[in-house]
Amino acid sequence: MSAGEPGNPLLDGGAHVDEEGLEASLRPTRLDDFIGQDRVRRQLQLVLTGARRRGQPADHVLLSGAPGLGKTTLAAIVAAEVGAHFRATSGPAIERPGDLAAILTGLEGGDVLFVDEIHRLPRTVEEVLYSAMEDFQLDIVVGKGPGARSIRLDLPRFTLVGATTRTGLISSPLRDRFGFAAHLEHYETEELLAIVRRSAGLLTVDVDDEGAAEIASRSRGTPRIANRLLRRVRDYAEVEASGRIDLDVARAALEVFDVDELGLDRLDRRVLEAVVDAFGGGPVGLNTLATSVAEESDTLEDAVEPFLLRCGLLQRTPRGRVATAGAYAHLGRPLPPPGRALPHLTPGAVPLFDDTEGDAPDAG
Ligand SMILES: Nc1ncnc2c1ncn2[C@@H]1O[C@H](COP(=O)(O)OP(=O)(O)OP(=O)(O)O)[C@@H](O)[C@H]1O
Repeated sequence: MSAGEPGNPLLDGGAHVDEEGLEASLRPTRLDDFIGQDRVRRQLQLVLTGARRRGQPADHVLLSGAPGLGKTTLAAIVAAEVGAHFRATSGPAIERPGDLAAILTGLEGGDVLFVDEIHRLPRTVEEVLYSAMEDFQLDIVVGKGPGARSIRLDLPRFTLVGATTRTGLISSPLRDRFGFAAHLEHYETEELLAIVRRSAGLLTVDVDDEGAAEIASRSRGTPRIANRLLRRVRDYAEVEASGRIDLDVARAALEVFDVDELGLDRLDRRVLEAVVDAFGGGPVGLNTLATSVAEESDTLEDAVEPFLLRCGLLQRTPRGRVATAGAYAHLGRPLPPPGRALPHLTPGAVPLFDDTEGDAPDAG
């Protein structure tokens, strides 16, 4: 089976279309073009330069961080920087040890194998991966029942780059086998501004400084969102204006696409309104909240809540979710009467915990 055929867990890096293809075309290909994440970039530079000088494949790399922060991009950069082939797959695509064996035995010396969502590898596959990462050997069982026997295969030396949004879900034996682990943080607005400018240049979009800054400031600290908003604002600019993006065009476009000044979308606001208006500011349990906005609680927990927590509009307490004073201000609602304690976090407040991990008990 070759890469790209149906059922092959090795994803074809060239098979993207439309929006996905556009996104791929915006990926920086070298470490020097990668904007922000200075600490991680410097560390990775050392790891890769060291390996290159020794003429050896780089150590295995684990990248963690929220979706859209550049894990896939960095993985491809690892391959480019050491002049190796880049092969990509994902945890859920490798269902059985045999799938992993097919991928690993197809690698050439020095290849970079990227496993996205590595925390979702089945345990049986993960156990086979240990010796592959450590000794570049594959122990697999062939046959069944009394005739089953174990065979050992030598593998070429490769570099595994694993990506995860949930470091806490990675078992320690797996985590320990990565020689370098880095956590990607959300980006500062200045960095997103540089990303918007760079992408506008690549897409030949005419955007002035204020227009670019408006897009950057509503991008939730996330390059993928910055690039997506840029494309939507470009659509608006081409259809409703002269094609040039300035502050007015950016604001008008983002209003059409339901992205407010903080970067909240429709669903974010519905959730916040539910906590404030329907539940008197909370506390309200996740499941109750999900039911009231007719969404899955997983969607709320993974796609909505982290950002509301990060900008200090919502708090998680042992008794459920609570709207902050900042939430009332953002929605333009009067604060509840004195005597009702509210968490006084304002937008932009430093998060009190890692919003990608764990959860407070649900009072719903
Ligand atoms: N530091 C950066 N500089 C410039 N562009 C970036 C940077 N980081 C990410 N991007 C852009 O953001 C988009 C998303 O990046 P990428 O796919 O690497 O994120 P990811 O962390 O792998 O996301 P996911 O976990 O959801 O797959 C890409 O189009 C890429 O061009």
